[in-house]
Amino acid sequence: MTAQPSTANPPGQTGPLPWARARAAAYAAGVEAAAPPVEVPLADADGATLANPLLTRTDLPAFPTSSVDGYAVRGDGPWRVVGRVLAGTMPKPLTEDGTCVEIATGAAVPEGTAAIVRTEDADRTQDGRVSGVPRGMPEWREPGEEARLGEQLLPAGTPVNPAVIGLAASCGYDTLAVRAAPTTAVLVFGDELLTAGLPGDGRVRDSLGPSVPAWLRRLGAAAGPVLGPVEDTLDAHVEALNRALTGGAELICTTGGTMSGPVDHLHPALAQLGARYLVNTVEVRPGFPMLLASVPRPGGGTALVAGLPGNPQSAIVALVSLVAPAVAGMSGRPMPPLPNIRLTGPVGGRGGYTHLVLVDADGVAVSHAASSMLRGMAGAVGFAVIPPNGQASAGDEVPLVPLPLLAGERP
Ligand SMILES: Nc1nc2c(c(=O)[nH]1)N[C@H]1C(S)=C(S)[C@@H](COP(=O)(O)OP(=O)(O)OC[C@H]3O[C@@H](n4cnc5c(N)ncnc54)[C@H](O)[C@@H]3O)O[C@H]1N2
Ligand code: MOO
Repeated sequence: MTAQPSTANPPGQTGPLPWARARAAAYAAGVEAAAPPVEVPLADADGATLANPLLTRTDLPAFPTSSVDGYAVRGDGPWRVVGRVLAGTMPKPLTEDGTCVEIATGAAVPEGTAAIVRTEDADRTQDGRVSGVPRGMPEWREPGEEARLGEQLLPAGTPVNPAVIGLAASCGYDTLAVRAAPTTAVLVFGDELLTAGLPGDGRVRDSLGPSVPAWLRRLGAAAGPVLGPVEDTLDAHVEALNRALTGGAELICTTGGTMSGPVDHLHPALAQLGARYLVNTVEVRPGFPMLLASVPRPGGGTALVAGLPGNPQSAIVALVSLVAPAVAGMSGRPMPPLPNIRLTGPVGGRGGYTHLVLVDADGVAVSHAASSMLRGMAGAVGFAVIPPNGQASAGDEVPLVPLPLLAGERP
């Protein structure tokens, strides 16, 4: 293997792209590649992204709604019971002072109601009338109290989660216009890779084939097939990429082969397929040979190809640096934010490169974090960002690129 990756750069890129510009380019490429919105039933929208702002279609609640079980009363008590109103029906107005209707939680409050006396605050007089004192606070929800007709509850680009689905249902939506999770495929390159058993005799276990789809799902993509290990020949690389392209993947992640060693065939394969580079090497350590390209699909259209370097930690650096913004763009979501983390120990820089350093929840750089290792990552929450020609001391707040972990998974 030689040190020089391909020199086929995007227009205007003469050397590795600064890390922040590479993220922005990946996001822009995702936005450009985004598929049109689709209309799906509410329950199928989980994990997709709102294509339009979520607007209320009526006042919420849509009618004055009792928040207690009790008696809706008019005038002074004791009150003669003239009926009952249950949730799901429309009541007649209360027209006469000294009358009431029994009312259930969730029922529409009759016009003419002055107050609601809770069941537990009500008594019956001997002649069957209701007496009691209403509490000071209103015992029903006014129309529009939660939201007014036409109000924007959520902007376009909001990830659809169970809370959003429930909210949309409460507003009366049957379907939602969403951008679906982008479809993906993973191609694993490397003849040295084993898919089962113990590493040894010059061979290592493929640690990316089983893990990258799970990271992709957590980034909001739909994980597709894993192809490989693909034989270390140019023909096999081209064939595998073609298989993923014809299989319909919108985003293809490859692992390994990003340099230009004797069996690193990614760049020649991309050239053969007529790829257009969007990012080709990044001023970041680890992971600098990462790339993103747009590749024509046989039969029309294009797919994005993200080249993740073979060193396992470098592959994940590329995933959070290029794939996360690309998936966000393809989904119509905003650029993934970088929250700050306060470091509790010093972290060195990497010369003119941005240094992405695995840190734990306490802001401590984890050990066993060489680019070939995954041990440190298993105890980390993300990568602290140390800018080019910088370093950080204990107490400094720096941006964090979070690992896309689900609730409860943060070590
Ligand atoms: N002379 C130089 N050599 C290298 C340089 C350099 O600057 N000069 N850069 C290094 C950097 S940085 C990286 S990152 C790697 C990237 O190389 P490739 O993307 O071409 O990856 P490979 O050569 O295929 O593999 C590198 C390394 O990773 C292991 N690997 C690959 N795939 C997997 C996998 N799926 N699971 C586990 N391990 C994997 C592979 O066995 C190699 O050890 O290049 C450096 N070289
Ligand atoms: O900088 Mo490479 O990406 O080993 O690790």
